Amino acid sequence: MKMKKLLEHLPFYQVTQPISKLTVQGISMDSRSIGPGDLFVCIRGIKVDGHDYVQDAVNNGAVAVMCEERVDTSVPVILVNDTVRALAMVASTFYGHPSESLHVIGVTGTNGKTTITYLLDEIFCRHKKVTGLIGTIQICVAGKAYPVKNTTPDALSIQKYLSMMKKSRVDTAIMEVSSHALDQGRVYGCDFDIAIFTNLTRDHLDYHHDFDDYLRAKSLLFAQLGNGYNSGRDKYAIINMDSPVAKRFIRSTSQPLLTYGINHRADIMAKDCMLKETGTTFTLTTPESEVRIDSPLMGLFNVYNMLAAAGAALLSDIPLSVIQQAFNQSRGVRGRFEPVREGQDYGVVVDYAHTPDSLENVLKTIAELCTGQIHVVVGCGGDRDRSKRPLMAQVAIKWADHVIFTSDNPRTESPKQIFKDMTNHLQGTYKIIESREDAIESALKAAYQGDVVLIAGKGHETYQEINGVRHHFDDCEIARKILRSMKESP
Ligand SMILES: CC(=O)N[C@H]1[C@@H](OP(=O)(O)OP(=O)(O)OC[C@H]2O[C@@H](n3ccc(=O)[nH]c3=O)[C@H](O)[C@@H]2O)O[C@H](CO)[C@@H](O)[C@@H]1O[C@H](C)C(=O)N[C@@H](C)C(=O)N[C@H](CCC(=O)O)C(=O)O
Ligand SMILES: Nc1ncnc2c1ncn2[C@@H]1O[C@H](COP(=O)(O)OP(=O)(O)OP(=O)(O)O)[C@@H](O)[C@H]1O
Ligand SMILES: N[C@H](CCC[C@H](N)C(=O)O)C(=O)O
Ligand SMILES: [Mg+2]
Repeated sequence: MKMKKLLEHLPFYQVTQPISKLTVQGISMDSRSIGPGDLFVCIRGIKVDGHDYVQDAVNNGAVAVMCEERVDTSVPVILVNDTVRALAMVASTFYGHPSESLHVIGVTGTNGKTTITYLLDEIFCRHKKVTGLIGTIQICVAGKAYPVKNTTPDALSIQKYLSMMKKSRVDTAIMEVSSHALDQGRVYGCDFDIAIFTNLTRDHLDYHHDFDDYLRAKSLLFAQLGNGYNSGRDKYAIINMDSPVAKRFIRSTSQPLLTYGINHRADIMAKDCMLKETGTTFTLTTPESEVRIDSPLMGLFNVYNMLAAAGAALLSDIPLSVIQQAFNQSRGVRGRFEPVREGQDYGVVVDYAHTPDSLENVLKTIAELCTGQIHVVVGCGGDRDRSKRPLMAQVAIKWADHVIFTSDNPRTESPKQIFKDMTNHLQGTYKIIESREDAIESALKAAYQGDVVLIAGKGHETYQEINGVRHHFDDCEIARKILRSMKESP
């Protein structure tokens, strides 16, 4: 692509050498993966500053550099005020602004993003739409899956996958949008049609300065709604009115709203919610009509997820009857309240709860149904928010009768330090078993008929990350193996 064309949507930039004849083959923000003929964009990261890698990039074939400050180099330099935003814009231009021609739904909030995106996928597929999905578990383009490193990839990868979706005749792209992604401008080049806010509770305060900064990052999705090149299309913000910070999100957007909730008046509401051992029932009401939902998804938190998904589907002209069928026959999401059944006479649930709020929601749901005692196996991730550790431990003690603290991706931290953070000033009885497999075995062996064992924190993950190395580890697989061997030699 001609460099001039690549830069056409940038409001302001300066160049150090003429670029009218310059053509670029690709764009990269990493000097280590630059290809011959690429534009290198310098990003100031958390660990290092991309401006320090200009020479490496040029040595590896970069034909131009985009940066925020003048750098001494032989190739043309494009100076911009903010390389993060500029990168998102040139990435969108390079891939032909794919988000303009797709119906794009973005979901943000502390908990529920993955679940809502999967519910939306089930609804749209049932309505014979071709979907694309970007999120924690995987990226999916018209049914073909790709592995992921982050919940929301970097700006270049996002635009690349959106363009693959466009080529694969995807109608609707459904994307989880993390607070890191919003803060780092990864989705700045996406023209969202619908933005959903789930909830905001404590997480990621290692990265964001405080709760307000975390909120500010999340609200950027709503602030950017309607600012795309294709802003002629209707845009909507879908807001959970039961969240204590709903008003802050409403104030952050200029676009029309659709609200949902259970306790506060909203456009889409759930009434008469009832939890059963096999799922949840409720009446879903819209301004026009109502339907009874009888879904296999467990818990009130999943009712919120269904309301949010219903709102986005209705705004996308999907009939309520299709939404009802999708909810009633939902397959659920891997590692989200996933039962493990090997013929044992007690319940075993694997769930991705890794925040105080999600852990409490899941344990509360179990407490409503469990006729025996509750066992929980849980840990806290290393190199992540330390402030959530004592809170998660308190939640475990509050709701469970038997608590085992164990490892959950210690990463570069010492598991002992993580346990110390979790249990400092903690009142109550608990065990610490560092090996997650041993912890799961101990909990399963201690359970009796009618009890429930919750294995929390890793959900769909298939690894345990220790000192930068990912060892294969799958909670469901391990629980099954132990349950089978207990059956063989009771
Ligand atoms: C904390 C965080 O978000 N870090 C992200 C960030 O890394 P960073 O700022 O440390 O980057 P850096 O290493 O300082 O490098 C700065 C720049 O210099 C470049 N560089 C660096 C070295 C070199 O030799 N040459 C070079 O050009 C880098 O490519 C980069 O452009 O920018 C990188 C490039 O986009 C991301 O890969 C990286 O995500 C890391 C892997 C990560 O773990 N992120 C997690 C915390 C995350 O984003 N999580 C969210 C939320 C999860 C959820 O709760 O749902 C997610 O969306 O996944
Ligand atoms: N609406 C909700 N409110 C509170 N907790 C929820 C909600 N939905 C799901 N959860 C809990 O949070 C966990 C994570 O759910 P999910 O994966 O859908 O969220 P997420 O926002 O995608 O999380 P992540 O940021 O880690 O990707 C679930 O396993 C469940 O315990
Ligand atoms: N997206 C989240 C996932 C946390 C999952 C938990 N198993 C952990 O490793 O802390 C994060 O990277 O903070
Ligand atoms: Mg997710």
